[in-house]
Formats: sequence, C-alpha cells, structure tokens
Amino acid sequence: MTDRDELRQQILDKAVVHGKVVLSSGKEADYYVDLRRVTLDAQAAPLVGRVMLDLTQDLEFDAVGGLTLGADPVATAMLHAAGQQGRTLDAFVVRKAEKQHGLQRRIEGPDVAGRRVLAVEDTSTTGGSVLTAVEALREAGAEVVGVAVIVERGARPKVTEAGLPYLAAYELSDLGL
Ligand SMILES: O=P(O)(O)OC[C@H]1O[C@H](OP(=O)(O)OP(=O)(O)O)[C@H](O)[C@@H]1O
Ligand SMILES: O=C(O)c1cc(=O)[nH]c(=O)[nH]1
Repeated sequence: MTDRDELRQQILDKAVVHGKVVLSSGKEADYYVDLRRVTLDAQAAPLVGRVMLDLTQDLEFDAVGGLTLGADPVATAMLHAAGQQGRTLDAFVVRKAEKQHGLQRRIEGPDVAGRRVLAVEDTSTTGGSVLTAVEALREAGAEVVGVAVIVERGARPKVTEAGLPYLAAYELSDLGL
C-alpha cells in the first residue's frame, strides 16, 4: 500500500464521525472529519508528514504552519518527515489572537519575515481559518506560496479566488463523503 492509501484508511478508521455537528463557521453538518485523531496518532502522524510533503513537492517553501490548533500537528509532522529526507523545514504556529504577555507574538516559532512559507490545515471548509493565517503571515512579512490541506471540505474556491495555489491530499469523494 502507498503512504497515501494507508493514510486514507487511517482517516476512514479513526477520523470520520457521522452525526449532527456544528462546524467552526457555525453551519450544521451531518458528519465531521476529526483529523486531530489522525495527526496526533502515533501510527498516522508520520504518514501525514510524508503525504503532505509529497503533495507540496512542486512548491518552494522553507517553513510551514497555520492557525492553531488543527494545523499544528500537520506542520510538525512535515518538519519531521522533511528532516528524515535530509531537508530543513521549520514550523510555526499562528495564534488565534496575539499573546498578551511574554513576547506578545501572534506567530510562534522561528521568524517568518522575508521567508517563503506554506499555510496548512487539517481540513478546510469555508477557508476562513486558513485565510486568517495567510493574512497574519503576510502582515508578519512572509511570502505565502500556497495552501495545503489534508482533507478539502469546500474551501478551494475561496482560497483560489484569493490568488493562492490550493492543494488537498484528499477530496470528500476519496472518503466516500
Ligand atoms: O475552513 P473553516 O470554516 O475555517 O473550518 C476549518 C477549521 O475548523 C477546524 O478548526 P476549529 O475552528 O474547530 O478549531 P481548532 O483547530 O482550534 O480545533 C479545522 O481544524 C480548521 O481549522
Ligand atoms: O468546518 C469545520 O469546523 C470542520 C469540519 C471537519 O470535518 N473537521 C473539522 O475538524 N472541522
């Protein structure tokens, strides 16, 4: 089995939950893809790193991250997978709001100013979360080269309208949703 097939199976086994849920946008849905159960899973997380690096191989970037919390383990999985391939890739975390104490940073990790960065998400539905991260990254002086998600749940038009390449490892149809 390829990494992509294996990760797809992990998502189906561990992340897809059927039932009424309220989404981040406030909209209701009949199913949820709880990718934290995959990105924080010992067996699945290394697959996340490799699949997402493979997905984004044509983009040039040297740091990866997104809006906390869903994006965080995606970024660190990519950092570790890149290291195993002999490549240096930093990660960062975009806070939902600037920290009020300490260094009062909105983006944590190595500085992103002047660097080419990739914005990631576990899943993107309206694109609101990832575009919030993109805005914060641009404000911090980073060049956002694209957006990559594990599961595309509807955000593609909004992200591409914003002029960014949008890559998804899986479409809902890949998961039978
Ligand atoms: O495309 P959107 O409509 O913005 O929805 C997708 C977002 O929703 C989830 O996070 P959530 O807002 O539940 O927060 P969390 O990551 O802190 O759990 C998910 O991890 C994405 O970040
Ligand atoms: O839109 C969301 O909030 C959302 C959908 C989904 O399937 N999974 C998730 O973590 N968030």
